[in-house]
Amino acid sequence: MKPLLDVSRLSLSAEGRVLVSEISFSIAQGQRFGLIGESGSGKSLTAMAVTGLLPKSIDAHGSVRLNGQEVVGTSERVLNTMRGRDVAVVFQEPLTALDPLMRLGQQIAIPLKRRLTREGEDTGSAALRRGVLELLEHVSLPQPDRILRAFPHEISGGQRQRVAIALALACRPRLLIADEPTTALDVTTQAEILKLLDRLVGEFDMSLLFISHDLPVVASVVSDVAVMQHGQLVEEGTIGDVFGAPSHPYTRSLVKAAHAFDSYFGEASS
Ligand SMILES: Nc1ncnc2c1ncn2[C@@H]1O[C@H](COP(=O)(O)OP(=O)(O)OP(=O)(O)O)[C@@H](O)[C@H]1O
Repeated sequence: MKPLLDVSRLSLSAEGRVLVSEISFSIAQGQRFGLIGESGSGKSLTAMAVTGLLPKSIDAHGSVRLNGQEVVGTSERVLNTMRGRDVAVVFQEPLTALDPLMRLGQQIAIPLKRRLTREGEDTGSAALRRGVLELLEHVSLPQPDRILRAFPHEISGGQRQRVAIALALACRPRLLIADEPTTALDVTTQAEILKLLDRLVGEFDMSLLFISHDLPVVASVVSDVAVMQHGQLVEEGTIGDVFGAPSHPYTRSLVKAAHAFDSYFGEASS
């Protein structure tokens, strides 16, 4: 079976500076794949290349095929039909995805209406309201009636990330990209959002590209992982293989740091 996402020898550069160098990986339908690496290693640029959202200043070479369609060099018109249907993104900072001046219910209704139109379903105001409330329930937001009418600044950071996830889900994408979705949140909220993503990816039968610099976080959600350093993909495999027997020095240092953290807290709590 063809993979849902096939990234092949993708290179990204700006003003002659290579930022991502000939990386290749693929994600099958339903697979959960993690991209891990230090800050500046090229993870977010890779995600942008997958969605066709690269800034104009970045040159892309190689191939990104999403659901059989080439993304690199493709027109904005084609990319627009793919966004939402094939791929949606949850960003680190939920406010990037939210309009500060629009009620949350109205914001979620926009991608929902687009999908219902695509699927030939009812897009009347009662159907939209029902659909928005359902999405808010899917992401386990309390008092969905209140959230519907609230503005982004009237709810907490964790709740905003749940709304951003509802926005992505409204599109029913085949591939969900989560780019450091918990980094801006406190530890307890982080764990809740990870659990939520884990549940929803299964429930909606999506593939997941999960981006993080945090090894334990990645290991808790995905089955396979690729490690990036300085724009290159240095190691790839199942979570068990890569973190159980890391072969690249950078991966070894990540695993060592995670173990040191564990044993510090193990000793501190004993
Ligand atoms: N628009 C741009 N123009 C030029 N260089 C850029 C641009 N966007 C990012 N870069 C550079 O590309 C490199 C990779 O950036 P990227 O944001 O993909 O890293 P990252 O691994 O996602 O890091 P972080 O975890 O901090 O988000 C960095 O050196 C960054 O400074």
